[in-house]
Amino acid sequence: MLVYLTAECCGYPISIFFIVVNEFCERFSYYGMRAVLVLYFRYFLLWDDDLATSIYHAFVALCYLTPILGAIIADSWLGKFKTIIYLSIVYAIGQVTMAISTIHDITDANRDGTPDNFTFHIALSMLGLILIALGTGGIKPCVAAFGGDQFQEHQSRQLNTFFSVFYLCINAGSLLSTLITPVLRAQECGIHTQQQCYPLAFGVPAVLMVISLVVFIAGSGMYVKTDPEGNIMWSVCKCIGFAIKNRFRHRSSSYPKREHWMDWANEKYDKLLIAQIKMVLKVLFLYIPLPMFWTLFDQKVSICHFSGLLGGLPDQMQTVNPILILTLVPIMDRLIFPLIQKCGLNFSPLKRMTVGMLFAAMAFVSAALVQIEIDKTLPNFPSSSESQLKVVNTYSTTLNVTISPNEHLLIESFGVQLHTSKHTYSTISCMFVNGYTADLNITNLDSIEPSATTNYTLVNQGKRDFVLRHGEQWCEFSRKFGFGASYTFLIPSTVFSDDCESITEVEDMKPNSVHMALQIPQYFLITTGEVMFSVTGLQFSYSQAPKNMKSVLQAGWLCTNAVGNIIVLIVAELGKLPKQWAEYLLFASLLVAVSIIFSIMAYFYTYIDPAEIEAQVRKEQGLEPEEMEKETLEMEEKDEDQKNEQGVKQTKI
Ligand SMILES: N[C@@H](Cc1ccc(O)cc1)C(=O)NCC(=O)O
Repeated sequence: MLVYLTAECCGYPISIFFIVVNEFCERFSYYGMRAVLVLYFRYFLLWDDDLATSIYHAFVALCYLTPILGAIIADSWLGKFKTIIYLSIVYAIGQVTMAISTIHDITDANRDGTPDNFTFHIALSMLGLILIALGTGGIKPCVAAFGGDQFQEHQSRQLNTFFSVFYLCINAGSLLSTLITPVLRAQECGIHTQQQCYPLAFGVPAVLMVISLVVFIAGSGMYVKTDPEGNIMWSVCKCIGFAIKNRFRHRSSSYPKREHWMDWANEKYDKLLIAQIKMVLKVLFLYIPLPMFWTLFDQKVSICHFSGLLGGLPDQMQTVNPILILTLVPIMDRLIFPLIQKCGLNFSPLKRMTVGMLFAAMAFVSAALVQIEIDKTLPNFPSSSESQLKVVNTYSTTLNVTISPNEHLLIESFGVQLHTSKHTYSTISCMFVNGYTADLNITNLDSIEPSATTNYTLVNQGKRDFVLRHGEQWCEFSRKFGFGASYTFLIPSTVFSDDCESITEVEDMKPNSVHMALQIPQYFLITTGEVMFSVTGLQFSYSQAPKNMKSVLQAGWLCTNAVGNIIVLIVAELGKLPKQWAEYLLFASLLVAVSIIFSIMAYFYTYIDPAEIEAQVRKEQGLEPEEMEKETLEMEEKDEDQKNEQGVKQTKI
């Protein structure tokens, strides 16, 4: 048996350092670019909101579909090392193309600060995005699997830690870039005119991608590299196709049953290949319910935007997830999991993933509870069979208003009555009602004619000052506004004589009384779920894959995320439940149901050591002792060459 003793530090292969730094830079590049992408679409290309978000989602979906391509290239053709290098070059070219597409001066011939040829910028940025999607998705299943390949059998503990550190690096990169790139965009730059600095915001991620590639190449001499054993994916497809055909050819009950349907390929295909396909299919079958987790996870971002709870903070909320990951991964790894183990409980990977799903479901229950609280603070909106009428009394005494045939309102002088009735007509509410005898000018608003109203105007939360003017006369007043509130100001004819004192304020909608801290439990729950589910899934996909299909199984794992994203898009198209909290509860219940199904499937799953099974099949095939000896000698020679090439120490035990 051959064992590599690669250069080590604290029990870890040194080559790992290059891989995690590479991942950090790559994720910085990816998330940094993503953080300013929609802003670029909206304010540089001047696309509307719908187009900008559609193209953004299409890009993200493409990034999750390309891992299949990368895995096939790596496992069937180039090997992981070369695939990572070539696709990283494609990725870096994509990032540079994207950065160039954001330089407005390239087509700004009239120097007015806006590009003259939008087609050029759109074409270049779309080309950049396609290259980025190909690169980021393509290398994704290879980098994690290549990292795993650096460890030897006796380093299983370090291998698990590696996947946690790998996840930490992903989130450290995403955290820093999400903080930095929007700040870079806010700078001003340009050759002819100074504009928002998109070239810098996209240029820095491009530089980080180049650094990522350089770091990966720098570690070249230290990696354990395994070459693909021929076009494995093609062999897998042919073998599965033959098994299905053969099974149908022998469907009569006179043929004895075989233990597994893949055994119908025994006549033509190598037992080892069949055993490897069985291992992969078993895991892929287990993955069928998993997209539901990602469906909830990917909606999490919209939870924090609900009902204007956060006002203008969604951008900052993007950093909450990576911050929590950076805190929770070490706590789980160093404290919670060892503690559970000490209690004598077997918290196996599939159990962890099930618990992770339950945490995500709890996050949605928590979101539903908060939503119910928010709903209590909202006014009663008219239903589809009702309309709302607002009557403002600017007359000097109380008025009796009758709405035919028999509905009555009593409105005090300078009072407002909001009235909901079936099948009446609706009126538009207002922000300022001018009861003064002449036109009025109010700061930041158009002038209002007598007895006219303004539209609702959005103002920032906090204390705001208003100045009212008519010719030489003026007065000012201040009011404090709460998030989500809505007010109407009634201006009487005496407004200037009493220095704005007589302005009446009517609260149409109460400010949000639900504190935004109530969102913290949701974020905490969903991120705890992510740590248990996603980090474990990454490790599990590597450990249960046969040696020659590690990238393929990583791609299968990433595919669960892609399907989850697609479900989110379908759900968004299909429409929503009338009550938001009911929708959250529906998703939570679906995930609980899915996690129950998954736990049953997991119960019947037997953990395997792929290397052991492969050795056993070889033995059964009679490769031992002579042929295995021969294979071992061949491997020895190959490894000796590698050792000379890379300075890797090699020992035979
Ligand atoms: N936790 C995610 C990254 C992330 C960052 C910021 C957000 O608002 C949401 C998610 C993660 O680790 N994803 C895995 C990956 O490979 O990117």
